[in-house]
Amino acid sequence: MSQSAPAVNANANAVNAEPTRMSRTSIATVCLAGTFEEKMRAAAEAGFDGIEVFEPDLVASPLSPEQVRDLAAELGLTLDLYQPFRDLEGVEESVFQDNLRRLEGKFQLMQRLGVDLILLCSNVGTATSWEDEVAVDQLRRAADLAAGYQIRIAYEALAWGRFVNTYEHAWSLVEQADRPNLGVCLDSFHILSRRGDVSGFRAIPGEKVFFVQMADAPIMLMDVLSWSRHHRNFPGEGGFDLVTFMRELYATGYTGPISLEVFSDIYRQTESVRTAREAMRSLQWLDDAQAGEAPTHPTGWDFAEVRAAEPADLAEVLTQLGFEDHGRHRTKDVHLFSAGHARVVTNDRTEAPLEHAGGSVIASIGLQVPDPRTTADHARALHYPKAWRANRADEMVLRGVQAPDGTEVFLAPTSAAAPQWVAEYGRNDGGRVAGAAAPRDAGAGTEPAGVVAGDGLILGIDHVNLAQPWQWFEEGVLFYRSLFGLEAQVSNDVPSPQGLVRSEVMRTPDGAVRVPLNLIPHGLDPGRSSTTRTVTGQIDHDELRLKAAYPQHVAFLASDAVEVARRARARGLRMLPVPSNYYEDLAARFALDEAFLAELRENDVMYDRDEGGEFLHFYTRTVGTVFFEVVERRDGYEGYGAGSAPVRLAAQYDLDRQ
Ligand SMILES: O=C(O)c1ccc(O)c(O)c1
Ligand SMILES: [Mg+2]
Repeated sequence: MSQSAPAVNANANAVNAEPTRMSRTSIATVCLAGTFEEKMRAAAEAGFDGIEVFEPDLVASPLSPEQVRDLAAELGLTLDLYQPFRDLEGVEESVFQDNLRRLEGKFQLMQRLGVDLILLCSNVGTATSWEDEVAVDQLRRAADLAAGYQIRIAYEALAWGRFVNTYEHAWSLVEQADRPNLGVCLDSFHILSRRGDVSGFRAIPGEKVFFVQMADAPIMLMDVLSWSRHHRNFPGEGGFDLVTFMRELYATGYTGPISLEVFSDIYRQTESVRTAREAMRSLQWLDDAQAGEAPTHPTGWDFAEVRAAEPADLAEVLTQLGFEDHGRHRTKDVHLFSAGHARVVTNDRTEAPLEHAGGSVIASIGLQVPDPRTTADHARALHYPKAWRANRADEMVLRGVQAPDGTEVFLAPTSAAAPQWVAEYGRNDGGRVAGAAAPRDAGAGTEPAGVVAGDGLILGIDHVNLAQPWQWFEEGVLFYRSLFGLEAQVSNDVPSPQGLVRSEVMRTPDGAVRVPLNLIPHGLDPGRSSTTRTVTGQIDHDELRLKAAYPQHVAFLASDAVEVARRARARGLRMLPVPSNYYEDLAARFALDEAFLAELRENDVMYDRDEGGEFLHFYTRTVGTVFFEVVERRDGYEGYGAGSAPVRLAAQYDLDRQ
């Protein structure tokens, strides 16, 4: 395909034009854990077309350049780029002479490897009193040296480059140097971390873009070098607008590989095959998203399923909250409780790892989607593992998929009425219904479940909060984004007695589905020595459940949280106690009516207010590691109660130790 007239290339997304698609995929070896050879094998196994050879990986490898070349050929990988070469330009002539010598050595090495493209980072250290003309001249001479080796140079502006730190500046030097084997490398991190304007890509002819490196990152306020070296992540896992980046890139006419370059403290220590698969998935998401193919959003919650070490306790808490007990499933050891549109399935199947952890876990969530088959097919295309349960022929089968943390996500058809599967639960199954709570907890305050049918105050599920083992948090973000189109809200660090908990809410634009992901602090992870054990990249269920056994909760939306609290307390519910200091602080923050404040305090109900509206909510006692929250949103309040989470975590920690 001819690439002439580049500056006015057709916009890839112009009307009637087929969207441009990713032509080739590549990944820098620095993204992956392991030895150089393991990295290459992981990239090949995940289906990448090529790799970027990251110099420190090669230098540390026992493989000779020729062996690397042969291994790549055997694995079907192209070696797309050699990198990085540092601090070449903008220097004194004597220094430059030495730099050329260094560079020529790399060219000879690249010939042995069979790589014809080198990445040159803008000078971060040795450049002295900058004149563009000096740098232009030196870039030109470097290109001329490279030409003798049939090598091309891609010049990349590092965000912390001493003089050149924007792609516009890098392109200006490359344009002036005017050599056919000298072009630019566009790296999304360096550009977007500085809030660069990607519409300027159109000034660059597509064939002068020699290479493209993609990385996402959480939005952070920190020095850009540390941010880049430790916190990059794969497209769709962070907060950059990579979709616009890609569209503007394609508008230049660029047809080369899209490569991933992710420096991440997490991915450097997680299993490389799994990471490479995640990396490939991130490119699939990006390719679809830039082409305008967005996943369909879930329309609401079908159910949440809690697997409990102490199911009788769960049944007690739910009935105290006003849930109706629908009894046991016809064939399975699960019970259904409902209030309004909120449905909670409790699973009595205890598992050794769960009991060992003393925990319960949110084993699955059910999301209503317009077309479960389409979403399930999409999940398969993204290579997310299937989740399934044994079903009898006459039972409704829900398609399911495993989230990275092991939570199973079932796909149900959108329905305003109660789902069909509710009929599979029988109210009268030999006394197990109300009796579920009886053996251990019979006594004052426990009413038979049938008596406390849903009282209309609880409307549905508001959100389900899932604890994420630290190594899979970013994968969780991409999972909910790529499969369900949930968007990440700005993340928030919540102090707890056992560490700082990073919290990021994934939600649909209309708020119908909200999934706050909470990152479990490293120190709390009992399985942290075993993160590289699953060499196949397959998810080990029991181990995951064990890791996921941290406080998680289902929050119900109510029309009147104080009233729900009052009635639940009358039925004997133990709330999570809220300390008096919290209410004193509340009184200082907001001018609240005395009587109202007293009512909140009396019922352990917490409160927040913002420009949007007001928020009233309370937490129940914890059963194993699962608890429930009841929230009331007034006047379109969209948050989750600023200041409540640290108080909750401290209270739960205290209770745990009693
Ligand atoms: O952090 C660095 O030095 C570095 C090196 C090479 C790159 O391509 C890059 O984006 C950053
Ligand atoms: Mg780069």
